[in-house]
Amino acid sequence: MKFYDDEISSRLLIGTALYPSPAIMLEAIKASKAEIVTVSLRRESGTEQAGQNFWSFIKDSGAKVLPNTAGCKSVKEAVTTAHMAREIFETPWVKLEVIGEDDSLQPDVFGLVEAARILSEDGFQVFPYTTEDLVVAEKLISAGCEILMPWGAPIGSGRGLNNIYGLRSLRAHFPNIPLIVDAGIGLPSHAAAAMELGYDAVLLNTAVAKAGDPVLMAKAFALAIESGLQCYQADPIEKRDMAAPSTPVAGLPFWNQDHA
Ligand SMILES: CC(=O)[C@@H](O)[C@H](O)COP(=O)(O)O
Repeated sequence: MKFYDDEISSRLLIGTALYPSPAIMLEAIKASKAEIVTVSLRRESGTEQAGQNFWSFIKDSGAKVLPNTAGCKSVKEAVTTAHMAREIFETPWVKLEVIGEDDSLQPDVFGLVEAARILSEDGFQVFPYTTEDLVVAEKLISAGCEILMPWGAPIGSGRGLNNIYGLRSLRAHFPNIPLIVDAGIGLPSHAAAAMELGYDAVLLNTAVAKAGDPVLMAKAFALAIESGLQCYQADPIEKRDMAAPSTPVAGLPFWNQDHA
């Protein structure tokens, strides 16, 4: 699978915030088998982890860094943060978040499209955190995005896939665009469900970082994602309203007698 110019094999992208300690974070990243970690510049700048040390620590994890603009609420703030990220991490990748509302942390899709256009024209490879709205998706693609990251549910809510119908429609409309469910995942089964819908990958943070045992939870997610992917590749059966006997009755000894 390709994310812009890069060949990617792991279907799990993992966040680097909220862990009990940097050591547990590194162990959890390893256990998740994620190749890509996302780092929030704004969030980390306001914590004790800020500064060169934290950035080098992340670089040392060996994972590819997807800087993000988490917490940005305007186009200007998101664009400036993306530029800082490009300088620090020397990558054209940016996970673009433009938050429009405080209770749901819902993306401001108008600001998102505008920021995506500005950054794409400036050579960034944008991973937009969006809703499942098809029209917004079209506009993001026209703005230069080659990947979409619809939310599963509000960030940190752990609710899973709030709108399976919308996510399925998005998959059907954009069969050739890499789609990553981002945010709101609470359980490994939620991540498996996203992969079973044919999504290319899942990005999550809180469900692992805030678990009682983040390392064990990271392993559970790695297994669930693999299971969901294999399920999709195996072409699962369609749901039916009526029963369809799975045990054949013709040829059984009592069948003829009872039905003769
Ligand atoms: C880390 C990051 O990028 C978050 O903004 C992201 O959307 C993950 O959300 P959860 O913490 O709900 O998994």
